[in-house]
Amino acid sequence: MATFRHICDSVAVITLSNPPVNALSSALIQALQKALGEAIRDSAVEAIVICGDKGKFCAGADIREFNKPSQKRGPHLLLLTDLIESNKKPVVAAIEGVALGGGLELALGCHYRVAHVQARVGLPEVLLGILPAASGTQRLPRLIGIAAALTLITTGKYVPAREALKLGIVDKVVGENTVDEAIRLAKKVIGQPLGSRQLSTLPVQCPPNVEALLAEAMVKVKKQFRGAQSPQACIEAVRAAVHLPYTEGIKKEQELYQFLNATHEPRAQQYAFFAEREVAKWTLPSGASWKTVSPQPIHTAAVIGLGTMGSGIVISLAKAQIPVIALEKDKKQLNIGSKAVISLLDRETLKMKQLGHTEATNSLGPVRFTLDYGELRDVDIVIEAVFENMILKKEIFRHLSGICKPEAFLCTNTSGLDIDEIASVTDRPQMIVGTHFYAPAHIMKLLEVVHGRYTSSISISTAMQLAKNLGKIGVLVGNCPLFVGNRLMVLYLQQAIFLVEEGNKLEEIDQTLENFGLAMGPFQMMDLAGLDTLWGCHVEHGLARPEQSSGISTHHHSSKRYSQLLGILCEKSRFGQKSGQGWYKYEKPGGRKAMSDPWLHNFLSEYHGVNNFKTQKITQEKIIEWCLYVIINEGFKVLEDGMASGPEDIDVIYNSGYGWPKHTGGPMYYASLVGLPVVLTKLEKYYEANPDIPGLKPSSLLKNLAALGNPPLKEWRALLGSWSSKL
Ligand SMILES: CCC/C=C/C(=O)SCCNC(=O)CCNC(=O)[C@H](O)C(C)(C)COP(=O)([O-])OP(=O)([O-])OC[C@H]1O[C@@H](n2cnc3c(N)ncnc32)[C@H](O)[C@@H]1OP(=O)([O-])[O-]
Repeated sequence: MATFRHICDSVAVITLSNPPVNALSSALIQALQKALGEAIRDSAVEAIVICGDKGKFCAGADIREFNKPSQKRGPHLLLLTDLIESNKKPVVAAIEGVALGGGLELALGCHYRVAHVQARVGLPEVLLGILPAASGTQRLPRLIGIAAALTLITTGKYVPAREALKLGIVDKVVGENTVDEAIRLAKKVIGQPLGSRQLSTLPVQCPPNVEALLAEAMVKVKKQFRGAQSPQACIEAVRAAVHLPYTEGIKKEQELYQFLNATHEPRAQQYAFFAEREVAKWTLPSGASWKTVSPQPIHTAAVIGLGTMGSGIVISLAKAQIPVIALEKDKKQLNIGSKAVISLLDRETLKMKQLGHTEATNSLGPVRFTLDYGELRDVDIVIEAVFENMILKKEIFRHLSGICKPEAFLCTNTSGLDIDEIASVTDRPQMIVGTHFYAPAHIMKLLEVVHGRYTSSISISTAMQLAKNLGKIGVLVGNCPLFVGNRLMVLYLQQAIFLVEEGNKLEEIDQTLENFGLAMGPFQMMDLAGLDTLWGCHVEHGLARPEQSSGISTHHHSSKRYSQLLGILCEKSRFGQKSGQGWYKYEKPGGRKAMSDPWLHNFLSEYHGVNNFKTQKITQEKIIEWCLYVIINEGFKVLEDGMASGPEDIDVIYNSGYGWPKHTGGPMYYASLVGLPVVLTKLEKYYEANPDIPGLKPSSLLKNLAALGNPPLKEWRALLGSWSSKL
């Protein structure tokens, strides 16, 4: 790793070099400081350009060093930005690839910024549980104003170069030769006064309603990042820029940074960041991995079924510029499905145009609609996304076997059906993969890649690569009923329903779990997913019984507790959002705004009386434990069964697919934060009181780990050698 400098006429070019993303490690900051000092002292140098090696300016501070004590982290980037800004020679940042976090702060210290058209800039620190603590919260508002700076700093959003130019973050956008252009600009401005280019000296342009703006931002982040402290600290730091001179603002920025660093949030978020990258590097127990098994190229795809899931998958593929053939079973369905797809495609095109892609229409892969299976003959991959019905799926796969070329991969978008049973009717069981997308499939990041008994490592490699190409996070899971995400989720939802049966208010349960940080409480989530879908799933997987007589709950079977409530609500045509009523009522079928429903409350109190449920009103703390500890416990059971490679996989699934708050790291990381012995003791207590709920029975893996104290999550695998992935 080095920072080297060479002189091009009177301009010194300093190149940041720390592969793969030129992150600002202590060593790099030190080297940069040294090179800058030399350039400033060298009388032959009249201007300086800072750029990044291999087409990447800089992805910010080196996150791997965050766990080092701060005194061991070397010189602070903040001092460096001040050094750059205050020196008399103009400094130009040549931004290629990314300028993120500390990388953008470094560029903001420079007097001018030139960006490549494909570069992206942003301050994503908030997503790592911290704030831009190298002057970003003070310099950016001075450059682009309070409103725009607040948006960038509190969302962590990456802004494409053209938008950055409009906002005033960069001075120029070029199509090629960014460094040459930066050198040209540097030469041009030699000798010109730098006062107006030194951001720390500029006043913050405040709109008259600045306090209202800050208050509005606070309300927004409290809702969007429930329970997380860093977004609120970001707003406080920007408030300091409004009211205090630069140096005082910097003091406040540092104070808030120290405060956040003393919480668990940065560690949890940084764990989540690396976990996402780790799970993408899958490895099978056979030794096969992303390093040894090359994925097959996917040039063309087909999607069968154009319902909500299928349409979203088509859009995902089109966005990745993969030509798609979209197939439906009859004219009527094709007509409905194609309209849905075309309207989504139009929306995506518009979004891309707004982001500055001028040729947006050409940047989506073509979609062709058909009723003819024969057209699927030559595609590289088929993703079936029909109704969740084994008989239907098997029929389709049998048919595909006879039509598709032998090298074609056949995937099923099921949320929990047996992949092996589907594979058994085909001529190529080794090429059958489960690809469990999450709705809406063109937006949600998660893709569970399900490894069946016969699935080959090439098929896995191809599916994991496809996830990457679609901009998704692929997580490899085993072929167990409901796979991993839903296996944990159904137990959690069931726990929430039990609480309602015991006289607790569903609105309170939702609110408590949302305050914990979940994107949506369990009852709102059920309404969104559809109560009929969930009811079918509960019956199919033994969590409820198909028969019910209105109002009378058969709430035990084989000494296991069940709830028939979902089925009873479905009998009353309360299917959730889609029918305009479920656990809540909505303004119309398909409405989104959940409102408390007096009818449901009356019904529940009658139901409670008729069924003689014991009343157990519980505290918010217990709601959290009761509902979330079953997720954790089942997570340990998944690991025990070898259905996920490690706890990180479960956390990534929950963070990216189920709205789990990243500032707690994910359910398994959260368990280690609470302490495994504490989680175990609580589960034991709840199970003793409720032996009819198997989800509360502590897993032996949890017991074994808790017996060792509370070992850090990254040591779990090594400590329990016998537990191994069966993927
Ligand atoms: C002083 C306080 C103020 C400043 C605070 C900050 O700056 S906070 C920082 C604010 N900055 C951010 O939050 C930026 C976070 N990074 C990103 O958003 C993306 O990584 C990307 C857009 C830079 C590249 O996306 P992509 O899909 O092309 O690739 P990819 O994502 O797979 O990453 C490739 C490899 O690079 C690694 N790595 C990446 N960044 C860092 C880092 N900063 N550090 C260390 N490592 C980093 C990553 O782990 C992976 O390593 P592996 O697994 O190969 O060993």
